[in-house]
Amino acid sequence: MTAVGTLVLLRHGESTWNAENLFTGWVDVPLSAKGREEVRRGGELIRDSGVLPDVVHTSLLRRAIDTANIALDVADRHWIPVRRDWRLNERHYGALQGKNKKQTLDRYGEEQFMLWRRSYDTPPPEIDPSDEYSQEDDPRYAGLGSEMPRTECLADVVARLLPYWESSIVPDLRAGRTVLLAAHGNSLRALVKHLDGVSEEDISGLNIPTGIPLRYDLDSALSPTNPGGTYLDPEAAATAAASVAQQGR
Ligand SMILES: O=C(O)[C@@H](CO)OP(=O)(O)O
Repeated sequence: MTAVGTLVLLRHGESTWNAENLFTGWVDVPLSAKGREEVRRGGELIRDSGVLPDVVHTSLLRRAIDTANIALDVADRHWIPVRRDWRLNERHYGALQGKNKKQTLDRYGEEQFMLWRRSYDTPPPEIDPSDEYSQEDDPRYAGLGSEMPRTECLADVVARLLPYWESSIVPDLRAGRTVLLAAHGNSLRALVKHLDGVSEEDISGLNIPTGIPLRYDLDSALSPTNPGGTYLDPEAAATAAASVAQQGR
């Protein structure tokens, strides 16, 4: 079947907390200098591949927003319409937000650490609303009411992301637009699970590198004609995904 829609997934560049090896989740940290450089390169890859976005969707977090702005500026597509939604946010990491990954691994052991980090349905403990890294009183989430998470597992992310996929991104694809989706390691893992029909077991082994565009060509049933997608720089993506898998060690 020929492709009817093109989707470009872009995980934000390295953030300051990625660099410090801290669980981040909904904490709104900026890109590091290295992260800004990564997404400039991501913009060059988009420009040089000729897959030019017509519309961009981002989370409400500055590392994704800045990533989209920088990459689109480099690709000379800074003028396209933008939509933002909390449903594209990183997974809420609960009480682990702000904690060091290595110290967490050392304290709780490999099995518990990986259960929290990569199992499909085991969320970390809930964050206390008075915790310095809670988003409970953040005005950008004021309208969420009972949907405001205090922790999430990947299954929770799939459940809150898919309504936005269906209501906002699919219509853009069906209208023939090339869509750039600038988001996060775990919200993109949730979408890749859906697109490629990855099992709950296998998704734990999938890691998405920062700043490297991942292109999906979708048929009329929105199934990828290139299963697994195509990284615009496959060699760099393989090396970087392996290093994401090693975080905490
Ligand atoms: O800390 C986080 O929010 C995420 C992404 O950086 O980390 P992990 O890859 O461990 O799920």
